Amino acid sequence: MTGGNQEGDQSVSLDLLKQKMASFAKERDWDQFHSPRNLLLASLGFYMGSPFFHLAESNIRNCDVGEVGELSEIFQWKGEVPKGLPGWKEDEKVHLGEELSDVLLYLVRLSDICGIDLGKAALRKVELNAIKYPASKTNNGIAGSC
Ligand SMILES: Nc1ccn([C@H]2C[C@H](O)[C@@H](COP(=O)(O)OP(=O)(O)OP(=O)(O)O)O2)c(=O)n1
Repeated sequence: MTGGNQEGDQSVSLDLLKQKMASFAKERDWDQFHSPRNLLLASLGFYMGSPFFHLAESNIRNCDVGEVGELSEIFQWKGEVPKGLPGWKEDEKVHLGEELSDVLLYLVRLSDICGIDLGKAALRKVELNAIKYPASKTNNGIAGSC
């Protein structure tokens, strides 16, 4: 595959997602709703009567659960889930991909609206994590412990 970062390519950049979300909002005149607070509530939830309305399935409804809540619902009551999700139906995996994407897309949009370069910030954080938790000093099998 050639060209890089178009639909169907193997890798998708945060920048492409940022541009797509910006176009999506602009085409619908939804920039007015994409404030930092609204985007945070849309991703995390904690609806408390915010004036954040959006169109969905031809209805106007409140933003309530939040995408992280919707993501959590998929795992709710399942107990520990083995890596690779053995036994999950294909449509369950597709649904999981959709909810993960909603969380990512709102974070990308929130970062953009706040003027944060999410890719650079995340890369810097990975480096900070490595300094905070040196591999040489980490106890085997105990996550987050040095
Ligand atoms: N004001 C809005 C509304 C939606 N979206 C985009 C970002 C998310 O990727 C997706 C969220 O849409 P819904 O709120 O309809 O959530 P779901 O797709 O999860 O639908 P449902 O909650 O019915 O399962 O659409 C957006 O950018 N701005």
